[in-house]
Amino acid sequence: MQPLPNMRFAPDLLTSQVALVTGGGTGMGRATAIEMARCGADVVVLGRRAEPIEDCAKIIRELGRKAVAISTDIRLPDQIDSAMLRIKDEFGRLDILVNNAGGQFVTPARELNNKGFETVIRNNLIGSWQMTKAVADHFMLEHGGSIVFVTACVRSGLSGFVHTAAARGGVLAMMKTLAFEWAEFGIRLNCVAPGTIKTEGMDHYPIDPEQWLKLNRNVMGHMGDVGDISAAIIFLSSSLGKFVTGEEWYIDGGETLHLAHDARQMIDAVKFSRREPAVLKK
Ligand SMILES: CCCCCCC/C=C/C(=O)SCCNC(=O)CCNC(=O)[C@H](O)C(C)(C)COP(=O)(O)OP(=O)(O)OC[C@H]1O[C@@H](n2cnc3c(N)ncnc32)[C@H](O)[C@@H]1OP(=O)(O)O
Ligand SMILES: NC(=O)C1=CN([C@@H]2O[C@H](COP(=O)(O)OP(=O)(O)OC[C@H]3O[C@@H](n4cnc5c(N)ncnc54)[C@H](OP(=O)(O)O)[C@@H]3O)[C@@H](O)[C@H]2O)C=CC1
Repeated sequence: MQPLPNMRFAPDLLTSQVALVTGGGTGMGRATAIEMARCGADVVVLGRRAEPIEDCAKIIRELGRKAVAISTDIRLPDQIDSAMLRIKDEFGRLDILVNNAGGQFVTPARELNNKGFETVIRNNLIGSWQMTKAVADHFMLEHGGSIVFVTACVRSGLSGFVHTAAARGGVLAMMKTLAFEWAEFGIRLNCVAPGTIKTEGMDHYPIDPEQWLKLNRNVMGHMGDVGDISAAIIFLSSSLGKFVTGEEWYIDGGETLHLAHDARQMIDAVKFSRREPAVLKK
């Protein structure tokens, strides 16, 4: 388990709010669920495996908040419906949804078959849609709320991950569309796109994270931690972000800065042209 950040937000920031965090038993989801509880929220922790979500719910109860762990696969509508009924029963409302559950595998596109592509689309796009629609139908179209999707930095694609790039790009377009359509119901929706974050999820990848950092040219030279992401999620889902909707927030240590012009090359170009100001003025 990754170390949790110290208390950083006001302890009453989320008082009387109920939050649901998918994939809340591990990694960024766990950090978000616990930090939200420290801010006064009651929390529903959702994931497939019982043990991690129960552990997280136990920590939250020890903090004095109400917490329920619900074992659910976000790909299965029947399980989602049961989860909604349980939440209605236990809490009567739901104010915040963090669509964090997800995952994929690394593969060159030429090796990927249709089943593998569909598997990742179902887990990361369809699963998030199903959770979002269910939460809206059962709670938020009635009383408003805030939804944050945890996606990935796929603005320029993500080589080795064509399936997840397609899924996360789909989530972004879906989020922006719903932000427009559901504003009248008092629902805000935003995306947080993590760069390379140290979590147990990284153990699934046969790539040395340090090597990955060099390859993707993260300008900070180290991975992010779970608290870097939970801080952004809490900002967006709480009253701190009450004027923010339809936004995508890259939290990536500058990983995507290399998409901009390389300043060193620009400086060299200026040096060469300095003797030719007339050319520059044209
Ligand atoms: C160090 C740098 C890493 C860069 C990271 C980039 C940014 C992202 C980081 C993260 O997201 S970190 C944490 C997130 N957690 C995970 O990613 C979890 C790891 N993945 C999984 O748990 C699973 O792969 C899955 C995506 C959830 C799918 O599991 P599921 O049980 O639903 O499917 P399967 O029955 O296993 O497979 C179905 C189907 O999919 C294809 N497939 C599955 N795994 C692979 C694989 N490793 N390689 C190629 N293809 C795969 C395949 O078609 C499977 O069908 P069958 O062949 O089994 O019939
Ligand atoms: N770490 C990183 O650098 C990056 C991570 N991300 C994304 O951030 C999110 C959190 O990842 P991270 O904390 O790193 O990794 P983790 O693997 O720790 O978290 C993923 C969580 O999602 C749950 N989950 C996965 N599939 C399902 C499903 N079908 N139904 C319900 N729960 C599911 C898992 O629990 P269980 O298996 O018990 O269901 C697990 O708790 C993921 O969407 C990930 O892809 C994006 C970019 C970078």
